[in-house]
Amino acid sequence: MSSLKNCPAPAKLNLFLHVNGRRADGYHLLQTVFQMIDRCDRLHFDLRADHELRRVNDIPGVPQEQDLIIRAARLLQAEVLKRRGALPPGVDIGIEKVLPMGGGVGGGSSDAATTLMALNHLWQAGLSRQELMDLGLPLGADIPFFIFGQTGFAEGVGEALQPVAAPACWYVVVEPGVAVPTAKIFSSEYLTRDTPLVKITDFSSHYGNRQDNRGFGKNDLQQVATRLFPPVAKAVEWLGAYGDARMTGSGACVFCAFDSEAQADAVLSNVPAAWTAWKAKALTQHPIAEMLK
Ligand SMILES: C[C@@](CO)(OP(=O)(O)O)[C@H](O)COP(=O)(O)OP(=O)(O)OC[C@H]1O[C@@H](n2ccc(N)nc2=O)[C@H](O)[C@@H]1O
Ligand SMILES: Nc1ncnc2c1ncn2[C@@H]1O[C@H](COP(=O)(O)OP(=O)(O)O)[C@@H](O)[C@H]1O
Repeated sequence: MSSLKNCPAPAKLNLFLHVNGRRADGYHLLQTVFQMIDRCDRLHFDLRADHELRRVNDIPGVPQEQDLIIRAARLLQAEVLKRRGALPPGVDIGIEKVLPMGGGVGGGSSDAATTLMALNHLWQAGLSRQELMDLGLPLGADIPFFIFGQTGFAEGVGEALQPVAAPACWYVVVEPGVAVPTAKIFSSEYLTRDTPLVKITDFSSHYGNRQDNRGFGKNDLQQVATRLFPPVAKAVEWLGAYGDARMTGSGACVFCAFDSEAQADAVLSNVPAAWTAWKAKALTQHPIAEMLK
């Protein structure tokens, strides 16, 4: 096999996100549930005759050397060199960017995770799922989750993952039109860092008995983001008229769950023209799994 086309890199939503403390190195300890949804970037991989790793199209504002796709590919290339004593073939990587950058839907991390899984397959590198998760973690805390590949309850900085059940629903996601820098939210004096730890069973039993769209827990980063970025507050207020609207990750995107696609469509038809908004279905498995069997 010399190429893999149309590899999906799905978005994630943080159904809740609690900040429970801070590590000695300044990183924050979290509890969150990661949910994949069927809105995706698309990546294309073509093996080359040499050993170069190239991104074959531009992403505005992201130079090739900083792109998480290229950085992930380099990490795996170095690992293969270490294990085999020889470099794997180079790769041309094409990316169709759909997911908003700095939106809290994990686009960059998901692109990196898809790159690690696709190249592990193309290069027949033989790394286990856990080895790929460990390799990706230093590049971004959301990367292990995408490789984990199913709805996950995460602890630590996001690397300690357990599978959980979550509702099969539709989400409406509003992009408030601002990019929120994650570091700015975590370093804010307004951030609370002392939410008590919850048990995984609290979350599972909540959704097992779900009667409506009201979610479990809260997003502790939301109070900071809405204070610093008023468009995020506006989106929470607007979508909140239809259910339990909340921000994902460090923002800026705001989402709300609906039981049916028709309900999501009805809400979308009312979205103010100035905003970008879309619907997406909850996924139980990473969509690349089928391609790599
Ligand atoms: C908040 C979450 C929730 O899923 O996702 P996003 O909203 O970015 O998608 C993640 O924890 C984002 O983790 P990650 O992707 O590694 O964050 P980065 O952008 O690399 O972090 C930028 C900076 O934020 C701070 N940071 C990040 C994560 C964390 N658990 N504690 C922190 O204090 C650190 O100062 C770090 O240098
Ligand atoms: N392939 C990539 N796609 C998107 N962003 C990338 C990529 N590689 C590096 N980045 C950088 O990572 C930052 C955060 O991107 P992203 O993961 O999309 O947002 P978030 O972490 O808020 O979900 C971007 O602003 C960009 O500078």
